[in-house]
Amino acid sequence: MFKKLKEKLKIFRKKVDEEEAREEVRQVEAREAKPEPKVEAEVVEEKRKEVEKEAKKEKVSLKDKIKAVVFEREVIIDEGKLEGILSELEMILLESDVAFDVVDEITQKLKDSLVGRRKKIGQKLSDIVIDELKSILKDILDRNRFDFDEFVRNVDKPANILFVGVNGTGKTTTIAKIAKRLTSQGYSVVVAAGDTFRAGAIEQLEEHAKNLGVKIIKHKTGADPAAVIFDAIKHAEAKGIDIVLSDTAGRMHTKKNLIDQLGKIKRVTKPALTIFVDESLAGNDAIERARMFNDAVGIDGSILTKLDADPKGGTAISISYITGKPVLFVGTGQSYDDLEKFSSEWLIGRIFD
Ligand SMILES: Nc1nc2c(ncn2[C@@H]2O[C@H](COP(=O)(O)OP(=O)(O)OP(=O)(O)O)[C@@H](O)[C@H]2O)c(=O)[nH]1
Repeated sequence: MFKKLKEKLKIFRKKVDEEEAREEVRQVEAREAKPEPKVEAEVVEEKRKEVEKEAKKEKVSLKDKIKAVVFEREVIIDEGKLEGILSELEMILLESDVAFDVVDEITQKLKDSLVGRRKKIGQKLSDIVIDELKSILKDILDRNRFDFDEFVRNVDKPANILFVGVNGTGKTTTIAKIAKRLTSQGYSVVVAAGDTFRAGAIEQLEEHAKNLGVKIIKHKTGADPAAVIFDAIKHAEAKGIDIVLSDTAGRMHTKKNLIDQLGKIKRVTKPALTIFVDESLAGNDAIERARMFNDAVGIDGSILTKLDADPKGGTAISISYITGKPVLFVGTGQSYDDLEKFSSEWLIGRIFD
């Protein structure tokens, strides 16, 4: 998870530190060779004299003493110095599947906040850049903060949660993971086999339902998915079940008739929450699909699967930015417990630990 992105950020830090160390040595050497111009360094000049006096007394190298003087001063971070650093960071983020618009906002914000900032000599520029990057990421991710547990607690029951997305991204497995999570929190759950299109989809959900001990409502392959989900809601109402988790057939976002069918499912079954599921690995394709599903049918949030198999991880940063809707969970493996609640703290903790 995030392996490549983490490595790249580590190398980035190291490079910034090394360049900074070289720059400081250059400055010290330049100062030794040519004393500070008086106009710029009245205070430094005073200190230098003190230092020279002391150095003579203590036989400490003049170079070290002057270094100490230099270290007590601050430098202003200028645009020139930042330019190379920011373009390197930009590349790292783009290569890690962070969408262009997000990278653009991050680098612009870094520039706005860092250019002109004073830093003590000796304080690492890489620390300053990374701390600021964390705070910008947090700000971006928190724009669409959403607490799924709180939602479930407060929603009118039974609540229908509809899962949509393209084929094979892990939608059905994710429904099973959510069912496990909800039942272990004490909620009652029924699953609706709304993927009536793919051969084997009903059996797949049935298998999960059996493993988890939850009821499944199903019709035959080829049946109207809206009718299946409608029946599941009726069943939940009759039996006092809290949550209906509704599967739908995976469909390409470009297939208008299938997307229109989702519109019908939504109209008939009035989900309290429509969740778009896609795989983190799909990178910018997943972002584009999320945007199109959101435009066409309206989503309330996303779940990203297979983060365990994605060394880049930028999709998790971009998807809520692009859709304006939160990421609720991420899938981190194939077993029922491999589901983690998403938050800015979770993501930042994973990338920068
Ligand atoms: N490594 C990993 N694999 C996952 C994760 N979530 C799902 N999978 C696997 O992805 C594959 C596809 O999952 P499904 O749940 O069948 O996908 P689907 O989206 O329902 O497929 P359609 O019915 O075609 O839409 C399965 O082998 C799952 O075990 C995850 O978080 N990590």
